[in-house]
Amino acid sequence: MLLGCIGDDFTGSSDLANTLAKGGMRVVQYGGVPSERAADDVEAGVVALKSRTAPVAEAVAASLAAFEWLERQGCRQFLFKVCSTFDSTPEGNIGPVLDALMERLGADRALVCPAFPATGRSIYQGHLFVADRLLSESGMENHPLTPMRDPDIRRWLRPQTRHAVGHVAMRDVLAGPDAIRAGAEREVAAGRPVIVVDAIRDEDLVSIGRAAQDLPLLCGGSGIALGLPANFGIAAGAAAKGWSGTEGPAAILSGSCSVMTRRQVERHRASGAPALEVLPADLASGVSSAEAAAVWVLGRIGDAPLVFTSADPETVRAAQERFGRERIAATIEGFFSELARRLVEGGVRRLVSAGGETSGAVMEGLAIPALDIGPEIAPGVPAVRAADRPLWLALKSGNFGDEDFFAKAVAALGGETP
Ligand SMILES: Nc1ncnc2c1ncn2[C@@H]1O[C@H](COP(=O)(O)OP(=O)(O)OP(=O)(O)O)[C@@H](O)[C@H]1O
Ligand SMILES: O=C(O)[C@@H](O)C(=O)CO
Repeated sequence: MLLGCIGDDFTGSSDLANTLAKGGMRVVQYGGVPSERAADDVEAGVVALKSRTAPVAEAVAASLAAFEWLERQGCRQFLFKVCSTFDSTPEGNIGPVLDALMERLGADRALVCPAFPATGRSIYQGHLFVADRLLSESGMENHPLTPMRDPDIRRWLRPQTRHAVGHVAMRDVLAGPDAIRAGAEREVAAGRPVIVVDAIRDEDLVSIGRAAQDLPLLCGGSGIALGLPANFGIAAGAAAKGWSGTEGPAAILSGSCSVMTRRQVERHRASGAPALEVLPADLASGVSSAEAAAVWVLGRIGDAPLVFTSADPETVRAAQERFGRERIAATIEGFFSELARRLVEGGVRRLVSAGGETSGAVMEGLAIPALDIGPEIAPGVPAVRAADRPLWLALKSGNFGDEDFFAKAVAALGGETP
């Protein structure tokens, strides 16, 4: 294995795996830290964790365990995959995990760049934009678990890390890999080893990747991986062979409350497909349950039924005030986890899941050890296939895909070319 990746959630991990596979690498996404060795032909391993919103100490411990396994597989370069909207809180978990990885590697620097231009995420002068809005005005300020209220990534990172935060600005990035390397050197010399790097185009990310050829540690969205396969002498298009879909029963689960997911839910309902809204209060009181929702889905299985808790910010806030943020998240994720298990036991073969935490709950519920990576359905979302059973999945990050993503994903898992 050449490149070792640690993903802080499951959809983000498949986003990264997609980029590396498109870059020609043979990639496997692991559901948590594997207990066995990787197959010899794997070039990039992505260990997917559910650590983005875990307590700091748990996130650090899980990330170090992933790191140690990847190091044992022979990796010498490591990528910590975080969200392209830098989802985190003043406590973590990006900074604490980076600190721990730097210490374990003895790394004197880490480049940090969440930019993902294909989905509108760019960084300019240290500020993160989603399309033409600052991060803090993009809808992410209302995120249920990690509300992002400051678009300055340097300032956001500062309280999370025990290192000083540096910056390589666009002027150096435009000047190419040598200037990026020199900019990073300057920041390290000035005592600022956690270095945010600007990027607004794919070309910028490729330059950052080239500049990072000899660095042990990178941190970012999937964009930061764009230039990495070439560093290992791997050319785009070499991998992703032998993919086929299934026409088996399909279902869609959505716990994401992101702006785009809510539009996708609306579109799917408007198309006439069956849709079941599950209210957190009903889960808490026992009026709704995974068992009942599974019966509902399996009774409509030919029509790609959708089960969702996705709700607008006001509704989410009210539910959190009533039940508590952690408790409600745990209730909803427990629901999706059990529902996924029941659906697959009931014969579902194509499963689309919207939301990182939701997808993590689904994957943990199914205990899938590894995923093979198939074709891209939308930027950042590949079709994937469970390595150990006949099950095809799409794990969609909250804001990814266009409005008819659900129908597209079901078709793509059915083998249609996306
Ligand atoms: N109706 C609701 N009321 C309160 N909280 C909810 C509701 N529906 C979902 N949630 C919570 O919102 C969170 C959504 O997170 P999730 O990561 O699944 O989606 P996302 O943040 O949009 O996706 P991503 O992380 O990929 O951007 C979950 O923790 C879920 O429990
Ligand atoms: O980087 C992104 O935006 C996604 O891969 C993700 O991690 C969202 O959960």
